[in-house]
Amino acid sequence: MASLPTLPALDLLAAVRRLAPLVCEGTLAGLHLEGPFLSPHRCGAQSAEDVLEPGSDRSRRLLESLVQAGRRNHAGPDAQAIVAMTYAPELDGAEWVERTLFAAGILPSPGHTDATEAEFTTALQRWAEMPTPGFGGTGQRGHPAVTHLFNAMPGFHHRAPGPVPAALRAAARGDLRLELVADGLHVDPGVVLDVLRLAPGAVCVVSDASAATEAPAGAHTLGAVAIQTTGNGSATAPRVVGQTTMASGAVALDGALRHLLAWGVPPELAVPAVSTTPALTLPPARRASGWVEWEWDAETGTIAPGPPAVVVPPGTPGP
Ligand SMILES: CC(=O)N[C@@H]1[C@@H](O)[C@H](O)[C@@H](COP(=O)(O)O)O[C@@H]1O
Repeated sequence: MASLPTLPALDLLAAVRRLAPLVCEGTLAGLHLEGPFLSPHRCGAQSAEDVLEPGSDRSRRLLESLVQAGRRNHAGPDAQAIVAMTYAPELDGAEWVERTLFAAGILPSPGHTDATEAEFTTALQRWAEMPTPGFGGTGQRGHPAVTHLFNAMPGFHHRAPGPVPAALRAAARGDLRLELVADGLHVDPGVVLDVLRLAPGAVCVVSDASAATEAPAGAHTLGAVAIQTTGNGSATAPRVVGQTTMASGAVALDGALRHLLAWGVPPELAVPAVSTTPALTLPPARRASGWVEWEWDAETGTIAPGPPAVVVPPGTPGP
């Protein structure tokens, strides 16, 4: 799945128009837009200049155009190329964003947010009332996921709990999924283990990758933002140039799986967290087309295709 960062409005629209046909032809599983309706206080590595408030006419026109662009060359309720949009649920106009997204069959993903616990919880309650065509036009609601839980949002404080405990409770109830960047740098490994124990079926490990992920030291861009890697590949996370702000994950998904297994996460929790749980963002017809058997060698820390490696057709029940 391709994530687009917060970009100048016309560039974002152009990018969706360019990428939507790739979803249509099956090259990409879907698009995730990380913004532009983000908290100006929690942009992280996203372009603060291009963040928009949802209430304005300009914002309305943009979101309507994005929804339209995601539908280009498509037909049918599963055909929207945009599958999720990160937004800050505490913003004025957030309710309109949620309503527009659900109506288009797009999942709202709370993230890059400065929400209080109450604001976050209220958003989840609002969702329950909102009509959606759902997957396959069934009206069956997909479970939204929080965009990289812990990163680009307030941390848990005992007198100002913020969004984290509300998200954990909703995930434990089965109402929400939680993205985690498991590169060993964005979130402490012990915290990743705790979240996996608390809500095992809800964790979506994501790479949060950019062009700088696992790249040798050098300069890159995240949309309009200049970022860089200073260390060697996965040893350090990319940063915004001139700042300490992390700016995307240090490892791709296979690296994240290696980390999880090395931290002692049992394979039966680790493998769904990098595969089937995140795939629930997608309409069923666009989910993974099979599975491979594999072996984890705990001594050498390697993952190898198990004998025999099996790839099965879409829709075949698992072993
Ligand atoms: C693509 C993207 O936006 N990635 C975010 C970044 O914006 C944020 O700065 C970082 C650390 O957030 P933190 O300092 O709040 O932990 O997490 C992720 O890398």
